[in-house]
Order: sequence, then structure tokens, then C-alpha cells
Amino acid sequence: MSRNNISLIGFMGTGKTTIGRNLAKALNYEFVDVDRFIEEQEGMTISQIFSCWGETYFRQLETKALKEILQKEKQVISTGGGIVIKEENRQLLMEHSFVVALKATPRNLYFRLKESTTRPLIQGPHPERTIRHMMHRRYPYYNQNHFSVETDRHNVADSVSLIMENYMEKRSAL
Ligand SMILES: Nc1ncnc2c1ncn2[C@@H]1O[C@H](COP(=O)(O)OP(=O)(O)OP(=O)(O)O)[C@@H](O)[C@H]1O
Ligand SMILES: O=C(O)C1=C[C@@H](O)[C@@H](O)[C@H](O)C1
Ligand SMILES: [Mg+2]
Repeated sequence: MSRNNISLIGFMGTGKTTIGRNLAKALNYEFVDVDRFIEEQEGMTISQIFSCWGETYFRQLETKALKEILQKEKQVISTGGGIVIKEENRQLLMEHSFVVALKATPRNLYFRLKESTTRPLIQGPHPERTIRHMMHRRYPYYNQNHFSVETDRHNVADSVSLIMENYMEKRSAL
């Protein structure tokens, strides 16, 4: 595990961007959001990439972006919710960063995301059911981590403190 990068993984809406920004500030690390990095490189939004080129192409861009981002250190990396689907990405993350999984129930995620129009995979007619199905399939992948936080039970500030404590502890034990 690299000593100097923290990656946040988890389903859409678990708080990777919100917690990530605060964590980066607290550690004086750079904050990098993989989705935003891809959007800047491509000059298109994630929704546009999905609708013009499809998910498979997006997944290729995502792995390319991850490799580039992981070259640097002292970063909090907020990943896309589906990055863990690929074994290659899971290995890259575990090898080059301290991986923190953020968790929440499908019900809470539904309430957090129901007004969102920027998440193409949950724009269908039954978003809560879709979240439940996708979460079920991805569950084992989110469980490959160095530390996890239940965001149903901890607010943003508490989650940041818990992650910092655990990161410092495990880093000094290396
Ligand atoms: N305990 C909590 N921890 C984190 N976020 C919370 C919590 N409770 C409510 N929220 C809200 O849930 C939303 C989380 O959205 P955010 O964009 O940070 O998620 P994300 O994991 O980055 O999603 P995506 O994968 O789609 O980018 C924010 O509006 C945040 O304020
Ligand atoms: O869960 C997912 O598969 C995704 C989550 C978002 O962060 C984006 O990366 C994209 O909308 C796909
Ligand atoms: Mg995000």
C-alpha cells in the first residue's frame, strides 16, 4: 500500500466527493475526483460520454485516468461508483493507495440521489430498485478495502475524523 494516497470507493451518493473534499483539506492533500478528471480530459460530461460512446468506452477512460492519477502522491482520490467493477482497477487501488469504502443503505442513497440528473445509470423508472440490484452485485467489490465507514451512522465530519485516525494509525504501523 502506498503511504500517501487515500482512495474513496463506494456506490453513487455514499459521499466520496463530499467527504473526500473535507478529508483532503484536513490532511492538506490534493483532492482529485476521477469523474471530474475524465470530464476535463474529454471536454464532455459523464452523461454525454455514456450517451455518445457507451459504458464500455467510459470504463476504458476510467482505468486510463486512474493509472495517471495514481502516479502522484499526497492525494485524496474520490473514485466513480463503478470503478471497482474491474479487477485491474481494484488491484491498482489497493496497491497504490489506502482504500476507504463508504457505505450506506439503498434506501438512504435513494433519498440522497432522487433529485440528481447527472447519474446516468440511475435515471430509469425505478431508481431505488436499480440501486438495490447494482449494490447487491457490487457488494463484494466494495468489501475489498483497508477501512470502511457506515455513512448512515456518521455525518461528514465524523467520517472524516474516523478515516484520518485509521489512516494515521495504519500508516505509522507500516
Ligand atoms: N453521512 C453522510 N455522509 C456523506 N454524505 C452525506 C451524508 N448524509 C447526506 N449526505 C449527502 O449525500 C450526498 C453525497 O453525494 P456525493 O456527491 O458526495 O456522493 P458520491 O459518492 O461522490 O457520488 P458519485 O459516485 O455519484 O460521484 C451529498 O449531497 C451529501 O451532502
Ligand atoms: O456507479 C457507477 O457505475 C457510476 C458512478 C459515477 O460516479 C460515474 O462514474 C458514472 O456515472 C458511473
Ligand atoms: Mg462523486
